[in-house]
Amino acid sequence: MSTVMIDGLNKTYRSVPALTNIHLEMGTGVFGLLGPNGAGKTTLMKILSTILPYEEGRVMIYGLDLAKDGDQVRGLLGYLPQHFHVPVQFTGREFLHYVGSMKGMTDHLTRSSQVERLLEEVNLLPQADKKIKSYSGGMIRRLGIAQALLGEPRFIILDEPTAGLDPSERIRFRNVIEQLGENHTVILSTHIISDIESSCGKVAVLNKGNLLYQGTTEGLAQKAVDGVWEFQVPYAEYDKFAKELSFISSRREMNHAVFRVIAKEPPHIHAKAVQPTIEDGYMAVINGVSS
Ligand SMILES: Nc1ncnc2c1ncn2[C@@H]1O[C@H](COP(=O)(O)OP(=O)(O)OP(=O)(O)O)[C@@H](O)[C@H]1O
Repeated sequence: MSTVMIDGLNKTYRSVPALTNIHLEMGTGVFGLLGPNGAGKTTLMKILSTILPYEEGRVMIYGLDLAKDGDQVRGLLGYLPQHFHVPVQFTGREFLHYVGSMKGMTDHLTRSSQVERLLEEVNLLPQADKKIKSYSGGMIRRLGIAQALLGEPRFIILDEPTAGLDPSERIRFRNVIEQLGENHTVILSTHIISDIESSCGKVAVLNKGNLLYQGTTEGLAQKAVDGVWEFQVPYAEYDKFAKELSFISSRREMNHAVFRVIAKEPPHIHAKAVQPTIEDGYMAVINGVSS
């Protein structure tokens, strides 16, 4: 069942298009939003979180019309913005109480029980009474999730939640997001394809304000099914090939460079066809060479 429906959405900044005729449907679970810089991801998330107006289109969130029922929609929302600023003199616990009060949770007992549960869920209980200025980037992001979840929202918007996290923080964070997806609608924008791979059932790809793909992660990988190839050359020849080729990735293996290329025909005499990944599908869609 769809919980969020976007129909013919258009947004411009001083007549420059940022989103063009977007049609999207989401349901319970984690929905990934992928796209290069300037694709329109943050613009879409700001619109969904009611902080940015739009010119055209219809957006329905849990049966409420965003254009008419903004106040009610806000009551369903939890939002972690891309740039999450926190008052660093607060402790984590104080900050969550402050946000809870701002969200209208005036009853201290109810607010306290949610704050304590969320601190535990995002694994911040041991540091809850430490000042935020002593927190790592990952801890601040986890606090960001906790503040987004205060008030038990049904629709959670996370703008690049794993940006700047180290690998162990990222894994911990993914676990929190996966659990949320069991009974919430979560939309998550990222540049990091492995976040999508592990957390998201469905995904959309935006580029220059246009929606290029929406569907399953497996379906995205299949967009590169026409040809993903790998071949190796002596490492000394890396620069020559790197200049000539349009490749998805390259890696060093001993004295060789291994190139990964999307092409209909084998790009090199020793090229071997390989199984497409989500990243291959994403690159094929963005570069307009998808099948
Ligand atoms: N306040 C603004 N005024 C004018 N143009 C804007 C504004 N905010 C965004 N834009 C433009 O709208 C387009 C979409 O930007 P947006 O920030 O939504 O992209 P994004 O996919 O979130 O990018 P990133 O991954 O870099 O955060 C870009 O061309 C951007 O320059």
